[in-house]
Amino acid sequence: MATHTVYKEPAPIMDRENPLESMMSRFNIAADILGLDDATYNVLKAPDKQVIVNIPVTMDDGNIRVFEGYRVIHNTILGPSKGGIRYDVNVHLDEVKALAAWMTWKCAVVDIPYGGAKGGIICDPTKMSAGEIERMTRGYTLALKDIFGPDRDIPAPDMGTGPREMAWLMDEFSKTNGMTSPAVVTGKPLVMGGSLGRTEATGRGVMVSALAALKKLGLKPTDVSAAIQGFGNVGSWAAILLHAQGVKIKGVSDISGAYWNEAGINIDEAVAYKNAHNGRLEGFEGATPMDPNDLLISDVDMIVPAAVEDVITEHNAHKIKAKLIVEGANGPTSASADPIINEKGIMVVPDILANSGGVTVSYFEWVQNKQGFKWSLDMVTERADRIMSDAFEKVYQTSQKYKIPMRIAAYVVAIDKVAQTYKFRGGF
Ligand SMILES: NC(=O)C1=CN([C@@H]2O[C@H](COP(=O)(O)OP(=O)(O)OC[C@H]3O[C@@H](n4cnc5c(N)ncnc54)[C@H](O)[C@@H]3O)[C@@H](O)[C@H]2O)C=CC1
Ligand SMILES: O=C(O)CCC(=O)C(=O)O
Repeated sequence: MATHTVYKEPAPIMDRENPLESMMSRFNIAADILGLDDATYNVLKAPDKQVIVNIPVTMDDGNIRVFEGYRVIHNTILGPSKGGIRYDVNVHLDEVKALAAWMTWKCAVVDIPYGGAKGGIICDPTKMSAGEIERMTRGYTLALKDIFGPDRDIPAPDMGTGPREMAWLMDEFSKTNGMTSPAVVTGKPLVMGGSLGRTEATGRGVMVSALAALKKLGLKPTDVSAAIQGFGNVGSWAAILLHAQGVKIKGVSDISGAYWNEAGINIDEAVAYKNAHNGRLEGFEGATPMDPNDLLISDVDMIVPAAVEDVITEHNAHKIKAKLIVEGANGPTSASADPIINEKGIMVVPDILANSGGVTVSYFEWVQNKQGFKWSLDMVTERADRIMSDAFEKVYQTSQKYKIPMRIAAYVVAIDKVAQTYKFRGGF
């Protein structure tokens, strides 16, 4: 019989800028601009619900490891809560709270009928077998079976998760409830109710909003160079689609390092290399390794942070040379960098707008599951692009009206919609 050592992953210490504080400081500015009443402010400043779960998992060596997982429901006034699940060693409750609130604002910006939520498990999926990840995902789903539901809370992929994990989640939830429930989760494999276009949706939204911003700046995509941080789902699809529009991608990075080619990186080759090398760019010969700290301050017209939070801070913002920042990641810019970026006149397409293409197509997937009818890729793409373009224009016009940066304008649009809904629904 195996000796069972019960090992619990230590909760990480927040030794970086706190994304929750960054979210709150922007929320406060937007709330002041709108003259938000105290009751609505107090309801929105904290999550509706925070659940912490312990997930015991039998590891391949027979030992039992206990993982800590979270699901935070920020707000559901606009509809069932929606938001991804992150598997990462740096998952932190404050981070999940910030990510959940960003989901509320994001869904409101693109005007889809969802509230905001986010989940995460402190773990390193790169050091776990598929079997261990499956048992952990099923344990997380069971622990949250009363939270999740097609009309309650609908998870999706985020960093470290993808269609595979969503399939396990759907299966576990369905078995537990004695009925097949595809609409309980989005980002599923195509064969089991996933939507055409969901895989590339976030990167595509980044491309659509980048093109809209370049137009406002009077720049043609074919005259523009870019650097992209993160080469996972969002970063690699943003690279593929921006490259296809004629943007010269000079720099890309992932957890293994950063890579530069002054003449422009062949993105198809980089993606093929990554796919053949366990999702990493390490060893890619189509570009030269560079210091990852230099990527976002390199000499390009546009930067696309598409990895983690707080990579643009008061320490590097003054060195940014780009005219445009399009935020593929959630929370890549800490609040301390905002005044510096604004002072430099850099245009920012903020996360809650730029990366909202993902949740938009997740919404389409949920609608298709509920309809029991599959949409064509053209239908998905055309509708998602229109939603992204309309949301961009609304945020842009709001920024012009109040003479505020696009980031605060996006919060104003979102909080206004949520606050108006509270006024109609009442209840407090
Ligand atoms: N997947 C989705 O549909 C959506 C994702 N997002 C956000 O986009 C960001 C990226 O998510 P995904 O692409 O889904 O994750 P992913 O797990 O597919 O890829 C993450 C990428 O970032 C790289 N990375 C991690 N730490 C890094 C660092 N310190 N420096 C440079 N690269 C680093 C990884 O090597 C990998 O290439 C996250 O902030 C996520 O919340 C936002 C909206 C939707
Ligand atoms: O696709 C979704 O439902 C949510 C994706 C997500 O977590 C995000 O937009 O940050």
